[in-house]
Formats: sequence, structure tokens, C-alpha cells
Amino acid sequence: MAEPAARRCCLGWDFSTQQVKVVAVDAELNVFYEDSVHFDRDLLEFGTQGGVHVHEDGLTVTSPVLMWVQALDIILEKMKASGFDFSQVLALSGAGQQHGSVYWKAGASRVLTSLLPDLLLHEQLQACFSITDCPVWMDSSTTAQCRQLEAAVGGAQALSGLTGSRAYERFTGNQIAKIYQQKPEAYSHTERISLVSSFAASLFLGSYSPIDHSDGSGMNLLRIQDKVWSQACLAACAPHLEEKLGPAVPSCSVVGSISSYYVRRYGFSSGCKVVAFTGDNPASLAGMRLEEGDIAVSLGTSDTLFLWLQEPTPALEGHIFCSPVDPQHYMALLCFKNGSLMREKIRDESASRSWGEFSKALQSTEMGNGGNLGFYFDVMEITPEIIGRHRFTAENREVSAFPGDVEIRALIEGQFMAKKIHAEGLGYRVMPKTKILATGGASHNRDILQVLADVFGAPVYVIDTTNSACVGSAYRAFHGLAAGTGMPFSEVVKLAPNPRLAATPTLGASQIYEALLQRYAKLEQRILTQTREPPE
Ligand SMILES: O=C(CO)[C@@H](O)[C@H](O)CF
Repeated sequence: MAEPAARRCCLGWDFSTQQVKVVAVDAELNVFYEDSVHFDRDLLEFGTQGGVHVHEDGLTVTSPVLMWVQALDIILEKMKASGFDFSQVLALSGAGQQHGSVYWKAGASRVLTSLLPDLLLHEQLQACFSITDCPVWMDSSTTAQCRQLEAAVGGAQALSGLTGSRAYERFTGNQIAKIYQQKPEAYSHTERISLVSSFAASLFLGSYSPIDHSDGSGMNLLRIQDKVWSQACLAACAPHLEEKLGPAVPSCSVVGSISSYYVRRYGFSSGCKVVAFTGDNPASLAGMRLEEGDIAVSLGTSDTLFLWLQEPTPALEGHIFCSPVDPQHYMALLCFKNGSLMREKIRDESASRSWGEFSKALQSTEMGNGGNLGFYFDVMEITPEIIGRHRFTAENREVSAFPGDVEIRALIEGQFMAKKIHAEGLGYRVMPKTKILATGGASHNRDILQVLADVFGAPVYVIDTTNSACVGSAYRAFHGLAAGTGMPFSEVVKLAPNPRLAATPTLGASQIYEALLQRYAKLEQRILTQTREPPE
């Protein structure tokens, strides 16, 4: 069989909650290779569920760092066995689940810089981590540390104005503070602290990669205006923290060339560049080539809504991050923890575990669901902070159950109405040119996207892969290669496939949802008040 033609390309990686994924993108920006390793399925020995361990307290959530390392070994060996030509890779970049943190033990840098090509990564890095079970974004055990940090800088709004967010339990500064307070020995034996993104970049670099401005904005530690660490926040979290973090760098930075380990073991070119890795959501924004006025909706483990902002408007809700593709601009993020895992639960309970039945329920129920409204938060929700399931009839009477098909529509309409209400809370408004760009697993379900179009009153487009974080990372790798030329990201990616129109608003939708959205907002406030001040 003829040798496959050489194909210059960039790789885009995603170290996400449930798997490690990679795509190869050629110079015409076509994706020609995809692969993934699923933690629960392919690394059974770590015993994760959804890629994580939820601890007995129900609040602490971690993932084993060596599982992530071993997943990279497996995927590289799969690519090698498939005959992938690594010598054609011009550059690579990647993404990691945001906020998670990795703790490199003193001396680990010597191992990282002298990896032996005859051995796998996980065989060499076993003893390189002072914390082996890394805190990840689903953790909500650091409320005390959040209050301490806010108090240290003058309150929640002051912290939001400084770092783009008030203190959130999953944000890395608070997680580091907890480790310093509860595991001081481990903290003192830590020579470097990475995010999941910069940890993954370090594996390819063969040395510690710096944290980028965009993912660094998810730590409650970086001043988003002048993009340097806040001395007040560092001091409030842990001592000697700045030296353990290293300086943060612009997200489009080339942080070095690939480690010789990959040249000798896999045949990468020694000239292959590593472009700073970033968070999965900033990478998704890049992958969807978000433009001003658009909304991006990533329907994944967590549902995330992000907006492009010229000027940050930090608030007590949502997050402002430095843009991953434009050093002058920002992105706003709203994270909804009860995403695909919640949809899967309701599918199992009310649609016989079948997406086909789930879709039929959406098709057979009317827009507005006869006035029935639902809030479905099986884990403590982030936006807003509510837990539990709350159902209301058209008369705003709370009930304990809905018929199956009503339940399914109440879940999906509720999830999207929450997104619209909270996006508008950040000052966002749907514009005539607005496109909703959808990605993530649920973006394959056209009936779910129809509800999204109806609730927002705007057309919904999908990109041709759910791997938006991977594809965005490959695009950013190409952009990194153009660093120094001043070429904007939009110019680098103009050849990329255009998003495909998937759903347009049903006639009459805006009238129905205008009224329903007001009721939803009032009921959400009612639940919040009840849960904060339960009746005597
Ligand atoms: O916490 C989040 C963003 O703030 C999540 O979207 C994680 O990035 C998912 F990995």
C-alpha cells in the first residue's frame, strides 16, 4: 500500500474531565486524525467515575495525576501503532480542565528534563508528585478558604474586580490554600504548581511550562487588567507561592520546542514548537472562532456559556478571563455544573435510557411546556448556588413530580432559560446578528438545539466536531507559529470550516419565552431565598 502522503499539521490536545483527546489539523485546517483515551473505560485500575473520585464528604473531588500521565502514554502509543507520521507536526498546543492543580515534588524537574525514550512517561514520573490525587473543578470543599481570600482583599466584589471572579471553591488559589493548610508537608515539598493545562504542556516540553493568562484567570490569583499575579491574593493563599507558580505568559506564546523524549521515541521533529496550553473553555472559544455578539454554549460534563467582551465587567456571578486569542480582550464564562450528567440522569429516569425517546418527548411537548417549570440540580449548582430538584406548575405551585415527557422538556427549557437569564445578568444582550454556537456531546441532538434556539430567539449553529477544545488548541498552535508577525487569530483560522446552521427559532417562540423567563427568574430567586432562609 502506498505510503500516506506527508501532511504538515498541528496537534490539539484536551486533558478533559473524562478523557484525553487529540486531533491533527492540516494546513488547510481540516481535521484528519482524532483519537481519545477514556479514563473510566481504558484505565480501570484508577477506579474513577466520570474521570474523578468524589470523596466521602461529598464535597472533595479529585483525579489521579498518574492517570492523566498514563492516558498520554496510551494515546501516543495508539497513534504510533496506527502509523501516524509525527515528523509532520509543526507545532502542538492543548487544553486542560480549568482550575485543577498539579503539585510537582522537589527534584521532579530533573526527571522531566531527562526522560528516557525507552520507557513510558508514567514509568518515570511515578515519584514526581507531592500530591497524587489532584483537586479538580468539581470540588466544592474550600468554602472557608474562599471567605479568607475575599476578606484579605476587601470582599467578594473587590476580588472579582481584581481577578475577574469572586472566590469560587473550584478556583485554584483556594485549592492551594487548602493544601497548604491541611497538608503543609506536601506543600513544602512542592517545587512547582501547574494547572492541568500547563502540566500537560510540561509533559511535552520536558520542563515546567508557564501558566497562560487565560487559564490563569481561573485561579483567583491573576490581576486580569495588567496580567500579573496579585501579591495580595498570593499572600492570602500560601507562602512562597509566586516562585512555585512561575510567571504567567500570553496565551499565544511559544513556550519552547518539544522534548527530545518525543523526538527519539515517536519521531517528532526537533523543531516542533509547543504553544502555551490553556483552559478547555478558552480553547473551545478558539475552536468555535467566537465573534463579537455571539454566544458559545459548550454542552459537556458541565454546561458552559461564554461571551466575547471588549471590556471586562466583573460581577459576583460568572467569570471574566483574559481572551485566549486576543491579548487586549476578554471572555466571560458562566458555568453550570449540572450539565450532561444531569441530562443523562433524566434520560435514564424518564426516557428509558434512550436519547431517541428523549427526543420524542421534546417533539411531543409544546414550547413553554404548559407553564410547567423545573430546576434540576443533583449536585450543588454553581449558577446559582442551589441543590435539589424543584418543579412548579403554571400556577407556580411546587409539585414533587411531572409526567415523563413534561419532565424532559422542563429540564431542557430550564437549563437554557437559566443560561439566558444569567448571561443577561453579565450585561449580555442577543443582537440581530447573534449566532449561538453549540458544541459538546448534547450538540448532536437536534431537538435539544431547537429548544436552545427557541429560548434565546437566535439561530443555533454547530461546528462539525464536538472536540472544540482540541480543534481550538490546534488552531492556537498555528497561531503560535505566526507569533511575531502580528497576524490576528481570525486571519490564521479563516480557512476553517464554517459552522453549520442546526436550528432557527420557531415562530412565536420569543413571545412564549419572554413571559416564561420572567417567571423562571422569580422562581429561582424564591428557591434561593428559601434555601438561604428556610421557613421556621
Ligand atoms: O469549572 C469549569 C469552568 O470554570 C468547567 O467548565 C471546567 O473547565 C470543566 F473541565
